Amino acid sequence: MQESLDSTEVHRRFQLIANGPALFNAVVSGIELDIFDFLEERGGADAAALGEFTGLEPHKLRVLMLALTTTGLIEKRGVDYVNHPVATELLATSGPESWQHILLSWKTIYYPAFARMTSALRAGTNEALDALDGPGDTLYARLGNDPEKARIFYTAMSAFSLQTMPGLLEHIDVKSSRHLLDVGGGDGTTAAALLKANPGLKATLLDLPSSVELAEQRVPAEVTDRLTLHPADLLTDAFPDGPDHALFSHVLDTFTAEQSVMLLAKAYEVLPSGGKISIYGFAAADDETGGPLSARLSLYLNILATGRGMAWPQAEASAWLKSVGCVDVRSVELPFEHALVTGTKP
Ligand SMILES: C[S@@+](CC[C@H](N)C(=O)[O-])C[C@H]1O[C@@H](n2cnc3c(N)ncnc32)[C@H](O)[C@@H]1O
Repeated sequence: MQESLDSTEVHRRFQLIANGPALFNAVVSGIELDIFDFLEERGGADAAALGEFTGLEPHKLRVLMLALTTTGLIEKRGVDYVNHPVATELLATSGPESWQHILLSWKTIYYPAFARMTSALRAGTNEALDALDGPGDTLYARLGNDPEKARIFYTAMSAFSLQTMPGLLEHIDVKSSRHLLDVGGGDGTTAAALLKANPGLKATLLDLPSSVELAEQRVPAEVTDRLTLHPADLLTDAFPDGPDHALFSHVLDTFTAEQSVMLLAKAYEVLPSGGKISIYGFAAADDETGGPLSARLSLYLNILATGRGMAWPQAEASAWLKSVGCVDVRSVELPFEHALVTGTKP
């Protein structure tokens, strides 16, 4: 049973949540104005230097810095502002794994939709998708019509995959695998990392044509000879024969439980005896009382992305693998509320 938190802690959380949208957007402004990068390069700066750098008038900068210091991500030491070590780690880099990309995508794509949460929950559909033009009833399909939003979305997805990648690389059992099928492999970030870390492995990435196109542009040259791109609809098209390990990385969370079992059964069907299925992604606590990453993702999926799915608890994913015939089902909890659940075809 979930333990009751003391009132002081719930009050503290309440204030953080109630003021969260303002503070979140202040952090995004800090990113867009390159404040974290500037402070990192300089080792700190006063208001005059920041004003000159950002071009903001002094009073506007003053209120932005009030918000940023409130978050704790920037500290005030005398007259100088400096990055907290956590800001240095998460935000003061624009490299491919940076949280900068993730927060920009949450601002552009996620949070405008979240303002429509009650209506979408009542309607029982991902009606917040109306904000994006074009055909298709999922966010992924609509992004095919909006290259700029697609770039923001997939850059963030890749950043999150890179953040969480060490857990996957360390725990996925590909030592005895020859050929990985990366189902819903996105822009190829995960497949590329797995191929780099496992020189004997080859992979097939299956995804919708628009994602496969991105993968074509983004996958590093050093692995392209071991990676086959397979544009397909995973719901309606057959899975290719040949792979001995199917990976569902951040994919089953976008589908219903019934669809997930159907997809696992499809993978099971094409695997040889001894082949493996790995399910990797966000996992809510088995008692469904947390945590924040899983709660945010589950809401986003239902009101915007696909209108279904959630950060499935590990126990549920394990039961699915057993239900399609897998044995030796194992589950490991990883950082960022992630889990890796693996089963073997007997
Ligand atoms: C959340 S992303 C995961 C990407 C990648 N596997 C990762 O771990 O970062 C979900 C992926 O599933 C793909 N997808 C969703 N519906 C699909 C469908 N019907 N057929 C093929 N791919 C699909 C999306 O295009 C997207 O790349």
